[in-house]
Amino acid sequence: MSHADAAAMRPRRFMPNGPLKGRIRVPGDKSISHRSIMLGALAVGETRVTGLLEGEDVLATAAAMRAMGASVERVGDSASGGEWVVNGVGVGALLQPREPLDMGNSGTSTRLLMGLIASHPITATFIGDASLSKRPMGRVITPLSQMGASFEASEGGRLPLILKGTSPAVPITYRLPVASAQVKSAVLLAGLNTPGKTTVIEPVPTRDHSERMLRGFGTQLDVEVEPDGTRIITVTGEAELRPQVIDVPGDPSSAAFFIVAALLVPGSEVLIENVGLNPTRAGLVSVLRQMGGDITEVNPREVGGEPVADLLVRHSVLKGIEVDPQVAPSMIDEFPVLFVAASLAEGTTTTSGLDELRVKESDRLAVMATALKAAGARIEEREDGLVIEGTGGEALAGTDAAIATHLDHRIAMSMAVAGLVSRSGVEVDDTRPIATSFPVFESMLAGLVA
Ligand SMILES: O=C(O)C1=C[C@@H](OP(=O)(O)O)[C@@H](O)[C@H](O)C1
Ligand SMILES: C=C(OP(=O)(O)O)C(=O)O
Repeated sequence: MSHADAAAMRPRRFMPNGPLKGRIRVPGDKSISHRSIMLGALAVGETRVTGLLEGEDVLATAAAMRAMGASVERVGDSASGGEWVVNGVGVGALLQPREPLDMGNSGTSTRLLMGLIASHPITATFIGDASLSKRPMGRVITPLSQMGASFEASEGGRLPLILKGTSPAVPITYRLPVASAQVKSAVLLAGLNTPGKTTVIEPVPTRDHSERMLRGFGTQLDVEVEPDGTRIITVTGEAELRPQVIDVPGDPSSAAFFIVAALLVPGSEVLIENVGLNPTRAGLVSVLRQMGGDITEVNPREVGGEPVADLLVRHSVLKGIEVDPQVAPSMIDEFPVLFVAASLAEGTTTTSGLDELRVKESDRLAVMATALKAAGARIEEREDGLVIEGTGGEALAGTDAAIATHLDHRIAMSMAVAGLVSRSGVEVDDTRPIATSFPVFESMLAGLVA
């Protein structure tokens, strides 16, 4: 970070503040919001979206789709909830963007849009912030190159990079070498404008929002599940998408911070409304229940083709467990806050199989180990996970010096939760990145402790 950036950082100390009480509705799911705009932009006609996450990452996707010819506008006032209208150009008709596409902090925008553009005859330059510019893009460059796109990337397959798409692209069958919904989605989206069948083989299931939404938009998408659970997902191009009306459910990854905070702070009872509980995303809730967390699903229903419920969360004494690495993909963004929960549990929590956490907005294993140790937790960092010796419910000491969040929203929010269960509070060096996924996090927290 440059000196000028450092001057603009927004530090804050999160203090213990008594029980959390009340009801909240977290903003829309980030993954589903990105996809609503992208697919809306490929459907000729008007797609209407309510509940869209108005976070910086999703706004980066919206700006990119505008730069490629779609109209993406917010209509209505905030009082009526705010609705977004996307007027799409049609599959195959994306325009050449005139400026570099600024992806900000968003890996999802970058990798999914690389897929979309790869099978269009256009050239785009991708740029991003310091965090995104460190993240590996080789994982999408490899399959998209096989489909005929070409790339000029910075060292190590990173941003900034130039992507030259091709049409017609070549359909491929691609076996995912890492469990990644972003890589899966990039290939499937490239398949939309590719003649024939593009197939992704997914040995470990990851979030399936792309598959659900592609079907919702009228694409032919077939999923075969092998006896060992491997999923074979095939999209048939050249697809024609029909515009949709979409209601985006609340983001379970945002709800996660309040679920853990309510479990940890004695006397808390919080109802979190409208939380998406797609099984490919609900790992945290099941792990916290295994640890003894009192989480009740109220009024289960379906919203926007996704399972949803209200979650009633009450303070609980948590017990350390060995977390099954198989659940990792279904809670991949929730590990930072799970580490906070484990730091207050009785006994030891062991996590493994989490190599992917090292290539998120920050190295989330190293950064959380350092941050929680600074706050007084007992942590051992291993190659692929953390081992955490919990306090058995006793508050953490808290920090003097500010925790370095490395432009990572999930680190900032997780350490804010740690501050609520500390004696002297936890100082976070920069709260600005919270706006990438959860702009109202701090006001929502204030409302629950008021
Ligand atoms: O497809 C998506 O919307 C996402 C997939 C995950 O990334 P990976 O595919 O890199 O695991 C997740 O961490 C990210 O926040 C959103
Ligand atoms: C990893 C994340 O997002 P992205 O990959 O889109 O930057 C996240 O939101 O935790």
